[in-house]
Amino acid sequence: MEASVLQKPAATKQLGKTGVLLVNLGTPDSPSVPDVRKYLREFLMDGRVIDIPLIPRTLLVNGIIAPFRAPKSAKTYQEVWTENGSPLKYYGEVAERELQRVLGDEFVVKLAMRYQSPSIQSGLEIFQKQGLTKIIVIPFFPQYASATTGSIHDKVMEIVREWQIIPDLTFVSSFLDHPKFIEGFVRNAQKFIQQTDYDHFVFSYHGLPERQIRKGDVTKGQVCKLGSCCDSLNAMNQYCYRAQCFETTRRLVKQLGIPEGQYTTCFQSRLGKDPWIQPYTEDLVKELPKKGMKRVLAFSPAFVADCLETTIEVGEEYKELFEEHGGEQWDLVESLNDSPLWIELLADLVKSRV
Ligand SMILES: C=CC1=C(C)c2cc3[nH]c(cc4nc(cc5[nH]c(cc1n2)c(C)c5CCC(=O)O)C(CCC(=O)O)=C4C)c(C)c3C=C
Ligand SMILES: [Fe+2]
Ligand SMILES: [Fe+2]
Repeated sequence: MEASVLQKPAATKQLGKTGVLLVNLGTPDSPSVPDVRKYLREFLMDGRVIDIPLIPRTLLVNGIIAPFRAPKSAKTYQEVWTENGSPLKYYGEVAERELQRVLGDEFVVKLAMRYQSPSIQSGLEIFQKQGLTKIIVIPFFPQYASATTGSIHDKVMEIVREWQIIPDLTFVSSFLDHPKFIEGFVRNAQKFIQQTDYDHFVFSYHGLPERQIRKGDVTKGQVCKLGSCCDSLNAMNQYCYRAQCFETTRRLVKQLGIPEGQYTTCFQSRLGKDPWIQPYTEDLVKELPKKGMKRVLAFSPAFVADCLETTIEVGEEYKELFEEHGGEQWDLVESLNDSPLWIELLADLVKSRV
C-alpha cells in the first residue's frame, strides 16, 4: 500500500487537540494616522468600551474622538514603534511561539487581537478547520473588566454561535492571583530596588469610567462605593476591576516587603469628561514631590506587555510631569514581556483547564 494512503488526512491529524487562543487588546497595523484612526474607530465603537447607545457613540467616535485623537495618538505610536513593529503585538507573537513550544503537539496556540489583526475570527477559524472542539481563551488582562476581557469573551461567543458544532469553550477571566504573575513583576523590580533607595512606589493601572464599575456591581451599590470597599477582594466584588487592581497591589507589596504608607494605587489614561476610577495617577505624580517623595519606582501591572500605555505614558510622560513638579528620579519596572515566567504562567493556565 502506498505511504500516502496510510497517512491520516491533514484535518484528522489535529483531532483531539486543544486550541489555545491568546488575545490582547489590539494595536494599529502601522503608526500612520489613517491606520491609527481605523484602529481607534474599531476599538471605541465597541459598546463595552464606550458604553453609550449606538447613535451618540457613532457621533462621538466618528465626529470627535477618531478625527482629533488619531493624529496625537499616531505620534505616540511612532515613538513606541520598534523594528519589530508594535511591542504589544511583538510580545504576543513571542508568547504564541514559546507557549506552542512548551505545550507541544497536543495543543494549537494562536495569537489574536480584539481589534485589528490578527483577528479573533481568523484564529478561531484555524481551530474550526482543524476540527478542534476544545478551545481555551486567554485574554492578556490580569484583571477582569467588561471593556477588555468581557469584550473578548463576547466576541468569541458571537463568532462560534454561527458554527454547526459549538466547541467546548473555556474562558480565563483573570489571573492577578497567579503566583507567577506576581513573581514576574517582583523579579523585574528587584534590580531597581537593589540600586536605589526609593521614597515611594506607584502602582498605576489603566483607568475605567466609574459607570462601568457600577454596572457590574452585583450588590447594586450596597457594597461597592468606589472607595474602601476595594480594600478586600471577595465574592461580592471579585469582578470589580478597581478592587482587583487594589488586590494586585496588595499582593505585590507583600512580596516586595514594601511598608504601608510607602505606596499608592492609582489609575491613568482617562478619556473624556465623565468621572473615571480614582485616585488619578496624574494628580498623584504632581503631589508626590511636594510631600518630599522625590525618588519613585512605578509599576504598570494591568499590562503583561509593555506598550504605549506603559513605556510612553508612565515611563516618559509621567516622568516628565514628576520632574517638572520637583521630582528627581522616576523609574518604571518593565512588564512580563517575553520572560520565561510569563510563558510558564500561560502554560499553567492551560494545563489547569484541560
Ligand atoms: C489594561 C486594560 C485596559 C482597560 C481597562 C482599558 C480601558 C479603556 N481604554 C480606553 C481607551 C484607549 N485605550 C488605549 C490604549 C490601550 N488600552 C489598553 C488596555 C486597556 N484599556 C492597552 C493595552 C492599550 C495600548 C495598545 C497599544 O497598541 O499600545 C487607547 C489608544 C491609545 C491612545 O490614544 O491613548 C485608547 C483611546 C477606554 C475608553 C477604556 C475604557 C472603557
Ligand atoms: Fe485602553
Ligand atoms: Fe469597590
